[in-house]
Amino acid sequence: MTQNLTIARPDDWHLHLRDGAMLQAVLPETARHFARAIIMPNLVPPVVTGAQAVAYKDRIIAALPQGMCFEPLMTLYLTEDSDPEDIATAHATGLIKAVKLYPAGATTNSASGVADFKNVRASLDKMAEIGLPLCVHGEVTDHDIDIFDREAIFIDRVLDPIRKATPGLRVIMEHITTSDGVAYVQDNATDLGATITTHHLIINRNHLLVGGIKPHYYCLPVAKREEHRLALRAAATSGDARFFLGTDSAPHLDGDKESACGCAGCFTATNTMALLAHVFEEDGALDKLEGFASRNGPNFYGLPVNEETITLVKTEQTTVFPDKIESANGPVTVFDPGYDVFWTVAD
Ligand SMILES: NC(=O)N[C@@H](CC(=O)O)C(=O)O
Ligand SMILES: [Zn+2]
Ligand SMILES: [Zn+2]
Repeated sequence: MTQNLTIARPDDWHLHLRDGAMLQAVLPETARHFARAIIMPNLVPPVVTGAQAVAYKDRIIAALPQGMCFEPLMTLYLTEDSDPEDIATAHATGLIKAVKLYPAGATTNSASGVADFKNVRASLDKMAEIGLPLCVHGEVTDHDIDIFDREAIFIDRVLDPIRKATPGLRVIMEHITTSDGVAYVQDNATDLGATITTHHLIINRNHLLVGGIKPHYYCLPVAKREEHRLALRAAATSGDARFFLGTDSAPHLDGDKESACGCAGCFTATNTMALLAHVFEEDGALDKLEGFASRNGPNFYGLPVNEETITLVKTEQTTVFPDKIESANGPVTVFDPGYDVFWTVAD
């Protein structure tokens, strides 16, 4: 028996497309199912200025295979030297949809991020004034803070003070991984949303560490205890419009992940929608998938919901996803949920 579910075409509100050969390899994986994505600016060097964002957007569009339709929603990387006027201009022309805050040293390519939050005050005030949202990688980087506690402590020590000091600033907590992140969103009625990744709905820290270390399950923020995964599942499937999909699909070459100092990031673009259908069905919430993947994000960002649709199909055959995709520089492993999935996206 097959089962069909047609939903508005989804968008990805947190995506790493990289550049060059990697961009070429991963872009079709997203464009196949998603209409738009918020493009993370953590290239080396980062996308800091409006001019850099224009150039990066052009490279993305040039890499799109013929016949595919996809709109990159650009972001700027916030640094202590960011120019509030440049940010405002890039917003006014419609080029950028958000600015991204990386605490310095928190994650992949975050060296140019913010160390002293006083030095981004003018940019944050400008963003609140013009209604430009801030996307946040929410982890503190203090050596004495355990990596599993870094999100919860960031909320208290950094995020809440920033929000109180910047009334009207719209904030998206990216890739939340804890019940603390869920609760912070739930307790704050306005101006706050959160993205949740596909992989954090599926794995907890045991998947990463028990029975041998699994480099392809290593990402930041790192997967937490099971109780946190369950809190994320409950939030994603609840229908609460403040929670929406940001896959954080973050490709690295296999050689860079299967390494003595492996890179953080899970590559989920290829199978995200099928995995989400599995997850939402498992939680008896298939009727909430469209909100999570296709409606809540555009509503938060003030953009129209896509008019096109995609159809998810469940069959009795196990869906076979590629283990890896190939880039000109080597393979990239596709996220493996560790169980059989029967959903697929119809062509
Ligand atoms: N999520 C990750 O583990 N990695 C991301 C960076 C990020 O989103 O923090 C990357 O760029 O590889
Ligand atoms: Zn991040
Ligand atoms: Zn990311």
